Amino acid sequence: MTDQTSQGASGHPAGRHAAVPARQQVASQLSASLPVLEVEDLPQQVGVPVITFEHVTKVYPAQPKRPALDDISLQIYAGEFVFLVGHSGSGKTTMIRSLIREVKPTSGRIIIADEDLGSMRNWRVPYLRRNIGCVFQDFKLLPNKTVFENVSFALEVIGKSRHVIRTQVPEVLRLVGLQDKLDKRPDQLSGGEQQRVSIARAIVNRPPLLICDEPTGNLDPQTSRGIMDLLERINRTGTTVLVATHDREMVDNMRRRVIALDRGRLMRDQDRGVYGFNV
Ligand SMILES: Nc1ncnc2c1ncn2[C@@H]1O[C@H](COP(=O)(O)OP(=O)(O)OP(=O)(O)O)[C@@H](O)[C@H]1O
Repeated sequence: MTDQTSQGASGHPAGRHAAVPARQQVASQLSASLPVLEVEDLPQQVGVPVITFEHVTKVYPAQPKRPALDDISLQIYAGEFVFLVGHSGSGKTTMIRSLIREVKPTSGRIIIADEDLGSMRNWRVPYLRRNIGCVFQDFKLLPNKTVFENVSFALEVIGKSRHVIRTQVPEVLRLVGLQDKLDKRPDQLSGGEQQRVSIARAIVNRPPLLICDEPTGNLDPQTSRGIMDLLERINRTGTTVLVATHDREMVDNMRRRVIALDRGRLMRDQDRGVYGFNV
């Protein structure tokens, strides 16, 4: 059941303008170079949503009596930073995979920027995925390629010219603070550095939407804060960011919109929300 008790008529919680607790500042020259929009408040939830779920249910054949997603309806607008939280098995990864059409809903509709994924022709799916940057817990880097090659590969496979690659790859690696590691292979990098490579790869084509599944799951708390700081700064450039996470401290500190799932159901949707589960 969606928690409507804290929501105003606009769908915002009563505490929308509550003071935001001071966040621990993390030295982060890497993201300081990103252009930052002057956004004083949460993005306006107006215009065409970037993501719309309309009564989405997903039942995997292996678990016919237990929907992974159960009648989910929600909208995410351009420029929002949204946390997706919930216990293990609550449906977060299924929701994220359904956004790139790796998973098709059993019923209901998913619309990305005006396009219904249900009626999208298969040949259009790669174009959908070009517009959605993806970051995963396990980085998914190519082990035998250098940092530069891991990022440039993402542009090569979509046919970008060598000129574009030579311009955009160093720029994005500077953005994530890895300009001195271009020639390193993943096994020569720390976990946090590897995750920054995967973020660079996800945003090098400047997608309007960035989705991250447990991006800090393998990282220590301080490195995690650096990664979240980077994601927040990417968000301030106008990119919509959706982060599935178990990281309670991060969610509680950042006070962004929180969508909470429980056994596939939408339990809570709250601006400036908290993690909110007891375990
Ligand atoms: N390919 C699959 N086939 C069958 N059942 C699946 C499949 N993928 C997920 N499930 C089931 O769907 C439910 C939701 O799983 P999902 O991975 O989306 O949850 P999650 O919230 O991402 O969990 P975690 O936090 O552990 O990653 C679980 O009951 C899971 O066992």
